[in-house]
Order: sequence, then C-alpha cells, then structure tokens
Amino acid sequence: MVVRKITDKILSVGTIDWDRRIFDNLIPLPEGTSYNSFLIRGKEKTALIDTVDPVHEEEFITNLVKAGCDRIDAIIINHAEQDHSGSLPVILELFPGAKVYCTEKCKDLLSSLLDVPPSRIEIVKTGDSLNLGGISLQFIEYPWVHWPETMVTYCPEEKILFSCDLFGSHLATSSLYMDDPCRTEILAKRYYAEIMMPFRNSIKQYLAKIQEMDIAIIAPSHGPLLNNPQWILEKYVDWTSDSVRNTVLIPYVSMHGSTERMVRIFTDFLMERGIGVRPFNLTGGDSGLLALELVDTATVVFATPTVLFGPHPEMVTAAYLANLVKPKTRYASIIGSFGWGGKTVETLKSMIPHIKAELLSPVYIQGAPDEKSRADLLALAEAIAEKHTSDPLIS
Ligand SMILES: Cc1cc2nc3c(=O)[nH]c(=O)nc-3n(C[C@H](O)[C@H](O)[C@H](O)COP(=O)(O)O)c2cc1C
Repeated sequence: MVVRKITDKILSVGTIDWDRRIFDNLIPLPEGTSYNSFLIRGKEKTALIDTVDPVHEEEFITNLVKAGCDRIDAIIINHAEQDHSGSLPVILELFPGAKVYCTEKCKDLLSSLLDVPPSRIEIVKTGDSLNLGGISLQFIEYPWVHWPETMVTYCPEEKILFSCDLFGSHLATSSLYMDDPCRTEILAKRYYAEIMMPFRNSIKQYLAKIQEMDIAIIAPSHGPLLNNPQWILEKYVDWTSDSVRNTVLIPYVSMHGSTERMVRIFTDFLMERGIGVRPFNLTGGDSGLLALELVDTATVVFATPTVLFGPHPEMVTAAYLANLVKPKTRYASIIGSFGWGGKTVETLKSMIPHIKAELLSPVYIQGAPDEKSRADLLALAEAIAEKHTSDPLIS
C-alpha cells in the first residue's frame, strides 16, 4: 500500500482491494474496489476523513505510519457503513485524544454498529466547520446518499469535496486520479445504479447545490479521485434526470427454450424498428450489469416461464432487485410461457410497485411460440415503438 500526496496538506492514506469480488454479499465487484481515506494536516490540528474496511486495518495503520502520522485530533466520519468506519475503533485506541465528527444519526449508528463511546463523538450539522489551522473542513448533511446519516465534507482552501459514496466507483486502480474515462464511467454508473439510484430525487437536489460550489477535486470514498469534477457531475445529472434511452431491457430465464425463443423473436422485431435491445440472461448473470442497464432504459420486458404457478425464482430475484432500485423506466411488460396454468403475470405485476411504468399488454402463451404468439409479440413491439417515438422523455 502507498501513501499519495493530493496537496501539500492532504494525503490519500486509504487502501486498494484488488481481489474483492463481492460487496455486502450482494454487489459483484468485477474490478475490485478501494477504501479511500484522507489525512489533512493543518497548523494546529490533524484530521482524518473516513477510515477503511476492517479487512484492511493493518494496511491502513501501515499507511498512517508511512505518512508519519503521530497525531490525529479529528476523525470525520461521513458515513457509518463499516467499509468506511470499520477501522474507527482501532484508530480511536491508537489516538486517545481524537474526537469523531459526524451527524447525529451517524452517532447512533457508530454506537450501535461499532460500540464507539458517545463521549468521543461531536455532532455536526450543515454549516458547521472545523478549523485545523490554515485549512478547514465544512460539513454538509446529505441524508440518504445511501444511508440516512450520510454527509459530505468540503475543504474550501483546497477546493476538494470529500463526497463519500456519492460519485464513487468500485474500481481498484493504481491511479490516484481517474485516467480511463470509459472504464470509470461504466463502474461509476454501476455504482450509481446499485447504491444511489433508489435515492435519485434527493440526489438531484444535492447535485444542484454541488454545481454551485467551487470544486477542483471530488474525492469519493471508493475508486479514483476526479480532478475534472464536471465530468462526473454531467453524468450524474444525466442519470438522475427523467430522460431515458430508446432501449428495451429484457431480463429473461428459460428452462426448455420456449421463453428464450420468444425473446429472440421479440428482439428481432424491436431491432427492426430501430430500438436498442438488451436481452439479459438471468442464469448466472451479473446483477450489477442488470442494475446498470436499468439506469436509463426506456422499457423493461420481463420474460419468464411459469414454475409452480408463479414466475421462475431467478425472475423473482431479478424483479425484486429491479423494484428496489426504483428505475425511471417508462414502460414495462411481461412475456413468457406456461404449461397448464398459474398466476405468473399477476404475481410479477404485484412485485414491482416502485417501477412507475405504464404496463403494456403481456404476451403470455401456452407452450412454444406459434404464429399467433409471433403476431402478439409483433403487436407488443409495435406498441413499444409507438410509445418510444411519441414520448418526449425518450431519446
Ligand atoms: C419445475 C417446473 C414447474 C412447472 N410449473 C408449472 C406450473 O405451475 N404451471 C404451468 O403452467 N406450467 C408449469 N411448468 C411448465 C412450464 O411453465 C412450461 O413447460 C413452459 O413452457 C416452460 O417454458 P420454457 O421453455 O421457457 O422453460 C413447470 C415446469 C417445470 C420444469
């Protein structure tokens, strides 16, 4: 692990997790991640912004030693989740004079999750600041930038926004700053989809405020730092906007090929109408990619056979996840195949109340697709094409 200089007064002392492949036992990490932490030295005080996941506690302490850190007066905890706060107890032990600065809700969480003594914690609110001597930190509460206790920290002298999970990406890279926009964009978009998208409306408001700030560097708590803040701000404005792309996402699963054949036929019909299509096989599929596709697809068509009177369990999981992340999808439908009967369409519909999409007539057929099924799929493709052409939010 290495310590890297951001400015004369600010060092990056976090760690890189090259090998981690799953986060929260939920989110696939195709490119690892990093736990970013920052050491800020003023003339009078030294502050640490966030810590690292406890799996990297030793490397973190080594970094602090390498940085010649012999005092910490303030530990800013922007977010109580353990990948940022998990090494706090050991840091509090090593630096008995250090105080924690966090929001009121964060204080509760730090006590319940990590048993941090309340006497070590100072509650901060939006507008509060901490003067370290020649350099200062301002706190801004941004609840629900993932959890209810979240805040960001701004250093006006260096124009750095320590944004915690906001603008982050799960990317292990040796570059301190983003140097590969294509790769970073995909990973930042995945991160947005998995973590931020359910809170799209709050984040939209925060973005408006952040755009008014004088920021030279955005330093998130995962992935590379961004020394061209406009780059990520523009992406977030786009992702959080109401606009969607002229695409249809088809999450599908099939046991004996009937649903899959329907997906192939339907894909062709959509492509012939100039619509982008993403058939997404759920079997062994990467749920992060599915979330990414949900960020700005205009339409989702769930494709599943009937299993024991309802949707295939793979589809149940996918629909549950899709509903949780609250995509801005405009239209939805269901296609698939059954043998003798069940409640697949009704069950699936009832599982997606947070997807505020207009539901187009499902095509749910018995057995393998025949001429009538082809005609019904064609009608659905035409209905989608018509919606996509006339909807001003679709580009
Ligand atoms: C484990 C299992 C359970 C099934 N349960 C039902 C059911 O409850 N109702 C029904 O109509 N068909 C049921 N089927 C039949 C399938 O829905 C039917 O064969 C369908 O065409 C399969 O589509 P696929 O080829 O896309 O897998 C079941 C099939 C399997 C293998």
